[in-house]
Amino acid sequence: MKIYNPQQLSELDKLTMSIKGISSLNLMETAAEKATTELLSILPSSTPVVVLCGMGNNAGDGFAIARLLNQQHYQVEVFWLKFADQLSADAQANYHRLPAEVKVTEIDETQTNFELSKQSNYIDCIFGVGLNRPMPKFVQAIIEDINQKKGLKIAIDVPSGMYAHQANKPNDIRFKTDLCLSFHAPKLSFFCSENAAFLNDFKVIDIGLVEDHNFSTPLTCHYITQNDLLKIYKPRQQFSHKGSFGHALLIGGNTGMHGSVILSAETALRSGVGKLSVHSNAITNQVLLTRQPEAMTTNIDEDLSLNLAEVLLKDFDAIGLGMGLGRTAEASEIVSTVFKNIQKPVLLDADALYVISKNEALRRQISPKSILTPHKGELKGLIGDWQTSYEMLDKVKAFSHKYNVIVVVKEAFTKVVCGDQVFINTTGNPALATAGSGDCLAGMITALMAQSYESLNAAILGVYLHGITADLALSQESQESFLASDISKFLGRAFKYFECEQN
Ligand SMILES: NC(=O)C1=CN([C@@H]2O[C@H](COP(=O)(O)OP(=O)(O)OC[C@H]3O[C@@H](n4cnc5c(N)ncnc54)[C@H](OP(=O)(O)O)[C@@H]3O)[C@@H](O)[C@H]2O)[C@@H](O)CC1
Ligand SMILES: Nc1ncnc2c1ncn2[C@@H]1O[C@H](COP(=O)(O)OP(=O)(O)O)[C@@H](O)[C@H]1O
Ligand SMILES: [K+]
Repeated sequence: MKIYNPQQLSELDKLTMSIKGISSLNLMETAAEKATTELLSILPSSTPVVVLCGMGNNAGDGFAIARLLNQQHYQVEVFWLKFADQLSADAQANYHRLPAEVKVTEIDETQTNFELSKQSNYIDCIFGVGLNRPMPKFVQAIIEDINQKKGLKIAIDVPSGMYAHQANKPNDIRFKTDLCLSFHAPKLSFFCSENAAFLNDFKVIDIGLVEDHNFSTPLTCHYITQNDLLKIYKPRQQFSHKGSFGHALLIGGNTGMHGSVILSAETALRSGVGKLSVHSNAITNQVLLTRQPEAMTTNIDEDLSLNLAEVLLKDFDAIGLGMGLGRTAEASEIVSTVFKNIQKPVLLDADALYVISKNEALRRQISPKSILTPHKGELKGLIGDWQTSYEMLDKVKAFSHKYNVIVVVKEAFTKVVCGDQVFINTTGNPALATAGSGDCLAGMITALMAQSYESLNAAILGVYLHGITADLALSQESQESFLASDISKFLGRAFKYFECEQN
């Protein structure tokens, strides 16, 4: 699914109005009706509702919602924050449609002396996607005040104070939102970690906008949905055999980090790879074969670099490199040997990322379309530091272009970056914040690459399934008790999502 910037959304609004022959006021009414339907299921009718309105079209939504909630017998009051001389035309129309029993309290910078009732729920329609500069001080003060209050806080389209598609300053005041009802698509800022304290959850409200359009600025952001993945997912054919699903090699699990590559191996095997070899040391091999006899081993020595070139002569379909590899000279040699001998895309995780972060010459040797899976700490080694998620994304895009690689930025909303294109993953939960879960992801993506998924598709499908395992697990596990090794246990049910939809 696409994520639009405010300009693209406005183009879609206009296109929808011309194709469907409806006015902007009609579109606003649809938006308000759909939002109100959601609100009715969330807001108890026994608690008064304060609708905070501004001066733009977001306020128009607010006036309409106040009217519709009043019709449903809610006790509604409007706080009208008059930060401009004129209401937008559609907001004005909806202001005049307010019934007399909805009290409107007007507030501007000269008259901020007002009382908020002790027990209310709040609907924020002060600013939507139109916020383009810091909010007036009196608006900030009111939002700060309401942020301290109890009561549900619902934002319409975008929490006020949060720019929809650009970075906020760290101390910017933003409406502290329990739920944002966002029209047509989520906004990019919802997925930025610096906004986490201001947005607990969001729900997309379909207001019937058309989808296809040649935008004046290219569309670059998407969030990954199951529907998108159904187009990517390759069901197994009846006459397929293990050779149809590739032979993957995982390299890692050095002394002290034996478990890392074992976790990768387990999830690789459970992600459908035909054959799996693991290049590690003697202790790792022993434990691996006890846990996962399906895996093959390629090394009997303590040193992983000795026979690696020879091992690589075998034509592996995918290679995953770096999990528990260590940060020694030997690790650099291993990465270098892989780059010299392999022209296919490879997956680079953990210590392989550390090695290339220290060596520009090695970075230049990465095969095109390779996948890098850094968490934010590892990412800093690759692109340097950043102030905001937007700056981080710009730097990752530049890195992706420069080295022709796909970068999977692992975080709560993992971002898969391929050139200018950003794909955001929304599956998963904090249960995954546990040692080894990144190793599991590396194994899964390597297995998908071995099964001939193009690199970008393997990365997107991998992060989605990885998150689903943790979402499914919560019916049986708590976020605290979930272990990385549980990921492979839930992979069967995760893949079933796709199998069921295909049939
Ligand atoms: N179009 C449609 O069909 C539909 C639209 N819908 C709704 O419209 C919303 C977008 O409406 P919007 O563009 O009017 O923006 P909104 O955020 O309400 O107001 C911003 C206003 O404030 C101004 N301004 C900006 N920053 C400022 C600041 N710091 N301090 C002071 N002023 C500031 C800015 O004007 P400016 O001064 O920049 O000229 C502008 O006038 C969207 O989020 C959705 O809720 C839905 O009904 C569905 C159908
Ligand atoms: N709060 C969260 N919500 C969703 N996914 C998360 C969350 N925290 C961590 N994850 C996921 O868990 C994985 C952690 O990877 P990583 O930090 O490399 O772990 P490790 O190095 O221990 O293997 C990433 O895929 C990340 O996206
Ligand atoms: K809002």
